[in-house]
Order: sequence, then structure tokens, then C-alpha cells
Amino acid sequence: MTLLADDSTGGPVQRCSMIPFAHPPDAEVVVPGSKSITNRALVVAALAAGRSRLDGVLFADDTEAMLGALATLGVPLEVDRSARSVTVGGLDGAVPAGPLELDVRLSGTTARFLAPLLALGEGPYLLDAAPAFRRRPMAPVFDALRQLGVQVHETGAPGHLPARLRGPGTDTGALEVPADVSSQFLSGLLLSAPARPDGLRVRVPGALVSRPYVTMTTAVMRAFGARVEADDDDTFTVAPGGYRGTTYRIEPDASAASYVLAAAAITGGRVRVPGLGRGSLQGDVGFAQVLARMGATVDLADEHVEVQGTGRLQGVDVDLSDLSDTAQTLAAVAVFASSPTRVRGIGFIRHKETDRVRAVVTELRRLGIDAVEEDDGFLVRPGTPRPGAVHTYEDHRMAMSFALLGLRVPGVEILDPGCVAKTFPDYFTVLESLRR
Ligand SMILES: O=C(O)C1=C[C@@H](OP(=O)(O)O)[C@@H](O)[C@H](O)C1
Ligand SMILES: C=C(OP(=O)(O)O)C(=O)O
Repeated sequence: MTLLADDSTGGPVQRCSMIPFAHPPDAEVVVPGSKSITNRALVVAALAAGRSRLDGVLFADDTEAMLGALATLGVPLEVDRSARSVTVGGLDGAVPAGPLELDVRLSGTTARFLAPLLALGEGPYLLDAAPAFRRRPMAPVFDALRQLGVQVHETGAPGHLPARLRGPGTDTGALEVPADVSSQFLSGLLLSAPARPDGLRVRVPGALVSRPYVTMTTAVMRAFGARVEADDDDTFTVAPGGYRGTTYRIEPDASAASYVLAAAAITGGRVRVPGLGRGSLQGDVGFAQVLARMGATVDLADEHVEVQGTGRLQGVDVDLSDLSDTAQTLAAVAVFASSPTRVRGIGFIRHKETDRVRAVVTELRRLGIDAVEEDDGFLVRPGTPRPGAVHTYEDHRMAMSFALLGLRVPGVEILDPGCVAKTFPDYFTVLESLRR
């Protein structure tokens, strides 16, 4: 893999030329900590009574956004990047008054988890984001906060950041939050609920996408002493009483692991990721089972996941609504299968960093692969990608997934490879470490 300087300005690196592997990889790969667990643990530790120590922390743009926002709120933080740990001095639910300005950058979890936390304080708080995030939906969070008595004033487009918040929102009552576009709206309300005087009761009407992330939310909450129950009709009840600071280990990121496991599957190599296994809090660990259905040999053990490519991959028809961050990874694998792959249940990924359904299909077609956009997913017919420069749309998962194609065929270039910094800053170095 070569990094080329930007050919128009000679400025910062803007494209990455992939060089295929000459030999299949045979490696153990340490992937960075889970973005989703890091940002949950930071929020609950910040609200807790007493100190917490978080280990296995991810340091990437999305978690730096959360750390930066908590620092702005005056949360005492001791950050040790080399040890991958953060010590958090909890606020015991006392969110300081404003005026304060907080920037969530490109991070969905930071935006959707922070807004309900700010609703615990008086404000005013100006919550803003990078331009690309301002396009992503916030209306369900704002509507829920208004139901709790918070004043929410969007200073740009309705239902989007930036917004000015004034609380505290202490109203009680039966709250509803739709979660058919993102589960993060629900997770954010749950995470701050133990710090509310009366806790919270919230119901999800209709579909709940990305459900394993909500189970992850309640698991992290319980690890810090909260009491939260879910009933069969997706009503969640959170008792008041706050959180207790604790020592907490964060798992490696299962979505990040999907790329190196897919690399093994498509090159006929072997990759083992330690620290992730059957008992993971992350639904994306299930991606290994999708690879198994396609023909890879998979060992999902207690403490590791390993994929051995067999040189034979068949297409699958799969609903990825529980693990949609792996849809793009699967699209890349599907190119090298012997039959078509249909991914279903993921219409909502049109609201992520970019319209991921459209982006996947557009970029596969750019490389000469027959792919079709469908309402709730896409269809990929296998083929041999031709050389080309892949557009990544400020979406780290477009860059990480399409780079995999270049491990098998020459001439694949990834534009704006730096966008991987959102969750996996060392991605290209880690991928390169698989080369033998
Ligand atoms: O709660 C979380 O940590 C996340 C939930 C998912 O989003 P949606 O609930 O919007 O699908 C996922 O795509 C995102 O990367 C992280
Ligand atoms: C959808 C993603 O992130 P976010 O937390 O910004 O929603 C993602 O990481 O793929």
C-alpha cells in the first residue's frame, strides 16, 4: 500500500493506493477499543458518584469528541493514551450551568448521548457539529427533550444541529421516542435517565433498529450500578439513583474487527482478533457468523474470534438490521463470492455518515461491479473490480471496506483515506501489518 501526496495541491495525503497481498495473511490483530462502549462508559462515568477508571479506551475522532465535550462541562479527566485508559471524576449527576458551547464533530453517539445529559443542567448550551453531521437527524431527541420540559431551539434547520438547549427538563410522564431511523435516540435518553429525579419511562413505538446497541446500553448502565428494565413491548423503565464510579474494561471494537476478518476471508488467509468473543456486548461480532455462512472457517470462542479463508465463498441473503455497520464490509466480501449477495433490513443506513446504500452501489459500479440499490438494502453480483479511485463521502466505513478490494486486485485507490480517523485512525497501518 502506498500513500501518495495529493496530486492537485501537493498538500496533505488525499488518496491511498492499495497493493494486493502476494501471500494470504496469517496474523493475530489487536484492534482498537469499541467506539460505542467507550462513549457510553464516558457518559455514565461522568454522571457517576466517585471516580471511574476505564481501560481499553478508543482514542479516535468520535471519542475525542465526547472527551472534549465532557472536558468543556468540567468533568475531571485524566487521559493516558499510551495505556489506553481514562480516569473520570464523576459529577454525581450535577451538570454545570452554561453558557457553554459543545462540538460533537462527526459523532452520532456523542450528539445523541450528550443532548439528554445536557437536559440535566440549566444551560444555556449550544450543541453543534461538523457540517457533515448537521445533515444527520436529531428530531426524535429534540422532541423527547421538549416532552421533558427542555427548551430546544434549532439555530439552523429544524430537527438538526446546531441547537441551543435550556433545562433542566424535569417533567415526568410517559415518553415516546421513535427508533426506526437510529437506536441512538433511545440509548441517549436511557444513559442519562438514572440521574433524573424520577428516573424515566420511555416507550419505542414501531420498529427498533440496531437493537444490540440498546442491549449494550443497558449492560453498561448496569455495570455502573443503574437499575433499568425492558419489557416485551419495548418500554424501558429506569430507576432514579444515579451511577457509582467503578473500574471498567472496554472490549475491542467488533465493527473494526470486521475488516481484518473479511481480509482473511477474501484472501484465503487466517486472522485472529483477541479480546472479542461469544459473550461480546457488540452485535457486530455476528459478522463472523455471516462469513461462516459464506464458506469461511470461523472460530468464535470466549476470548477470540478467528477467521480462516477457504478460497471458496458463496453469496448470502442476510438481514443486517442488527449489525448494519458491517453492511459495507459484506459488500466488499460479496464481490469475491461465487453467487450474488442480498443485504436486507438496512434502509436506515441512508441516514448515517452518508447514504450508505447509495454509496456502496455507486462505488461498486464505478469499479465495474454489478450492484443494485433496493429500498431496504442492496444486491451485489460477484465480479472482478477494475482499477479506479473510490469516493468515500466522509464515511470511514466506505474507506475501510473498499480498501479490502485492493487486497485482491490491483489499481484500487481510496480517496480521502484520512476519514478513517473517525473510529480507526491506524487502519491502513494495521491492514498493512497483515502483509507477508
Ligand atoms: O449506539 C451506538 O453506539 C451505535 C449505534 C448504531 O447506530 P444506529 O442506532 O443509528 O443504527 C451504529 O451504526 C453506530 O455506529 C453506533
Ligand atoms: C454510524 C456510525 O457512527 P455514528 O456513531 O456517527 O452514528 C458508524 O460508526 O458507522
